[in-house]
Amino acid sequence: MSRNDATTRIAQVFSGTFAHSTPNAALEILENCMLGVDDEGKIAFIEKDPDVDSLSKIRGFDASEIIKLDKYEFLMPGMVDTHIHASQYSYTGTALDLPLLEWLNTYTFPVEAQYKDLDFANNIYTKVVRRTLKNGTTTACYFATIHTDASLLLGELADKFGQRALVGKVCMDCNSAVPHYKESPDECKAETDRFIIELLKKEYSHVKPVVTPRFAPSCSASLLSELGEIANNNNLHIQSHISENKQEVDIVKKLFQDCKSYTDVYLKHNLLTNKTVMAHGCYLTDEELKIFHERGSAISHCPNSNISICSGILNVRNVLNHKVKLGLGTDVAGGYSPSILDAIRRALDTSKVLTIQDPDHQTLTFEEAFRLATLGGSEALSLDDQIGNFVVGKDFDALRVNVCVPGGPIDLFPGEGPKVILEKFLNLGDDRNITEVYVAGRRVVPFWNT
Ligand SMILES: Nc1nc2[nH]cnc2c(=O)[nH]1
Ligand SMILES: [Zn+2]
Repeated sequence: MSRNDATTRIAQVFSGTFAHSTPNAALEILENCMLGVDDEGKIAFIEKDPDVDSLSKIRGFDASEIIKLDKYEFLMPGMVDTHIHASQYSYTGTALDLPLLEWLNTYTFPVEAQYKDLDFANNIYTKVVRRTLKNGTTTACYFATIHTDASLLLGELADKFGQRALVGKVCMDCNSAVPHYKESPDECKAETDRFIIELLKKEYSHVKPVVTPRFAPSCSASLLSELGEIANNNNLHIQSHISENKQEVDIVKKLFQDCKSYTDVYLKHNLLTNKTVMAHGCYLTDEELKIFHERGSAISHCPNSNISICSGILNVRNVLNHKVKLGLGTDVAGGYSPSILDAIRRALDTSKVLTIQDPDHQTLTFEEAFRLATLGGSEALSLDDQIGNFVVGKDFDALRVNVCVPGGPIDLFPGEGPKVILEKFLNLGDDRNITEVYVAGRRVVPFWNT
């Protein structure tokens, strides 16, 4: 496999074991493999059992510069967090004692209101970008707050630290519980336009805007329509929440009586496109899942959050059977962990709970959870033409994993091969095992300035 483009120079070559997913295989392990990255950060070739001398001549690289992974190391694709509230990072790991709507009114809205203050925003946004990168999130789909300048700052920080990101200025014109945290419909439209124009003007290579109605209960019908129009006119991504909690679903039924379902609310306002990702979806009916499939819209499964604030249990198997695009999300701070490794574990736990309730339920495998965290996430964000797995021509977004770091959380025993090593990393590993992180060929972890 190689990129047939003689003009690009090979910038880096790795040799060793690579683990990734394909549409046909949840897990493919490539041993004794060599992967070349060109000077544009794209995967230039992947060769199994290569003849190093001839490959280095053909591809024009120096064999002495090959980065050789050792026996307990492997490369895997960078992980994709399809739903994370950067603005809620300060209270991650706390405030998990209330259900969604009270949780929003008591903890979330008062904190988010503070992002008018750019120094406050800078501190937290710097920390969340660094923390997630260190934990292997090469792509994050962020909710910020209603504040345009702080949301632009989040984009600037993602670019500075080299994280691939979709950044959403939150839109909401209804908030009776915390009335100072909302915008008028006109202000919201004008500020959304300004946010999109300003962010696109920066021409960041890997940071783009995403149109972000908070969720149906926070938005008037006319605002939802405006946002649908903005997204469609500019071919932008869209993100929101759907059917996370039963009380929320009941409220939406009352607020939007002319709509057949929660899904129909977004459909009617042109917010379900093939660049839409909706968080949660715990209470979506099969009929609604069919609409997601037809529209090419995606769901972000946020199992830590769903359990932590007692929202519900998403039946991932049913979503996959409906061929709806699906990725994993941390949903910080409804979810208490900023790590997608945690999301993998919670997704497996959630699936096992469903199996306990119904032994005929087909439990998610660790390989499938691995795919959701990587290729699935890239599909959910409609970025699978650029990232998600090791395919020639895609950007090199990757993690270098070492399961035997000194003082690390994993013990290995004789005879354990690459599949067991990956499984141990997914279940037991943490950021100590993620020794390097690459986004579009650039090494972004370890950080250059620490
Ligand atoms: N988990 C979660 N659900 C929401 N629904 C609307 N806003 C939010 C939020 O901030 N977090
Ligand atoms: Zn959320």
